Order: sequence, then structure tokens, then C-alpha cells
Amino acid sequence: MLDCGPPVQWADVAGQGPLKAALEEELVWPLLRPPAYPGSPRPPRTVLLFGPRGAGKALLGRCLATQLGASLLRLRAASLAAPGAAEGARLLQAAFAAARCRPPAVLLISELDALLPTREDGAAAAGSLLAPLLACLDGGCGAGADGVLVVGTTSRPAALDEATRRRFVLRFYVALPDGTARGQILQRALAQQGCVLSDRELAALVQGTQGFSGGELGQLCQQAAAGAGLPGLQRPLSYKDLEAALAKVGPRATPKDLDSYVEWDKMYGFGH
Ligand SMILES: Nc1ncnc2c1ncn2[C@@H]1O[C@H](COP(=O)(O)OP(=O)(O)OP(=O)(O)O)[C@@H](O)[C@H]1O
Repeated sequence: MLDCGPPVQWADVAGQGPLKAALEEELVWPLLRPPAYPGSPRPPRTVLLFGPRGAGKALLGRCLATQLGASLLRLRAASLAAPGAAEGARLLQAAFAAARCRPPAVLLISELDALLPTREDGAAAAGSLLAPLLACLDGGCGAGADGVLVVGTTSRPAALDEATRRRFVLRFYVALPDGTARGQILQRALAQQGCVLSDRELAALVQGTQGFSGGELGQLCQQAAAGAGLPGLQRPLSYKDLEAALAKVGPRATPKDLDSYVEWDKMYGFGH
């Protein structure tokens, strides 16, 4: 699916300073200015972004497309697995071919792990999409062509088999937002609802949302609006509405999940 959403600048991604710098240095610059001399290594064509749900992996993928001046094609691996293996493989190949037809292009494949067999379906439908994926990543469907960057995302990196993992030459951990970033995400989301918190209220909300992803912060604001009966009520969202919503929306990633991302990052992530 061609994503014609608004451009995403680095500043639109709250926090993630070192990660944004690494993506710029390792991907954006080499791809925008490929080395001119013969025999030099080709810039990377694949990158894996892994981390908790809602941590901003797709947002960073969209940002990479903007920075590269590239068209963005988006696929959800789960929707490929749904119609059955043959149809899913055709969709996958069509997406790679479409990306090749419009260079420079970023092909963003979300929830990559959904292509892997689960315990329930064994080696059935979803599992058999692996071979076409690997073939496409190896250039069979045009991924190797200059001008196409494949960005894969997953919240279950440990579920990736070795073959898939190795096709993604750069692997970056997209961690949960820190306090400062949560404050920025909340402020932006609340401003859209006409809600302005005092510094003290914002600090309390930042404190109360430790462990929330960007996606969960968005859900919190939506829940607060729904709980307050907005937009039926003709008043802006208040701190009380948000406090009430905090009782209903919480972080999904457990400390154990976060530890396992750190461990996987140490083993396979960039810079380790
Ligand atoms: N650092 C951030 N700055 C601004 N917005 C963010 C940030 N992180 C997440 N968001 C917002 O939270 C929502 C979820 O983000 P996104 O879809 O990029 O997460 P994801 O990691 O790809 O999630 P999933 O694993 O579920 O596919 C989006 O609306 C996104 O804009």
C-alpha cells in the first residue's frame, strides 16, 4: 500500500536522539551519497527496527522515507499471512516490484514476525511466506536494486529465525520513550484536543506514564476524551479526565519484555 501520509521530520519523533543519529549516519547519508570510488561497500539496503509495540518503529520508517526523499510503501505482515500463503506471496512480490518501479522507495514491512510459523499453525500458511520473503530480500523481487530500502519492524525479534535476521544487516532497538520524550508526545497529542496542562500537571502525567509507549500515550488521550464524553461536551480535555483514563490504560510491555529486548540488542543489535 502506498503511504501518502504527511512527511515525518526527525523533530517529529520525540526523543530517540542516539538512535536518530545512528540511522542518519548509517543509512541516510550513505544512501543519499553513495561512495563514488569503485570497490567500496554498497550502502545497506535493509534495516530491522525492533522494540515494544507502539514505540515508534513505523514512525521512524516513515521518517527515513522522508529523509531519503523516497516514496513509502507499507505492508503489514499479518495482512499478508491472512489470505493464505499463495495470495500472501503474490502480494509480497507485488510490493517489492512496486517499490522497484518507483525508486527511491522505502518498503516498510511491519510485524515481520507474523510471517513466521506460530505454535498453533505450525509450518502452515504464515510459515510458508518465509521463503518468498527471503527470496525477495535476496534481490529476487527487486529488493537488491539500488533505490529500494527495506525497513522491517517487529516487537518479537527473538521470534525471527536466523536466516531472516541475517538478511537485515542493520538492527536497531527502538526503546520506549524517556520522560522528556513522553512529555513531548503528550503535549502534542493534547494540544490537538485543545488541552493545555500546567507544568505541574504535565510533570505528574509524565511520572504516571512510566513504561508507556508513544502509541499507549495516544490511547491514553483518546480514552480520556472518550471517558469525558468528548467531543459531545463542549470543553477541552482536563487533567482530571487524563487521571481517570490512567486507571484504564496501562503499559503493555513488562519489565521482563524490556530485559529481553536489551539482551537481544546485545547479541544482535547495532554496535554490539
Ligand atoms: N517517539 C515518538 N514521537 C512521536 N510520536 C510517537 C513516538 N513513538 C510513537 N509515537 C506515536 O505512537 C503511535 C504508534 O507508533 P508506531 O506505529 O510508529 O509504533 P510501532 O513501534 O511501529 O508499533 P507496532 O509494533 O504496534 O507496529 C503513532 O501514532 C506514532 O506517531
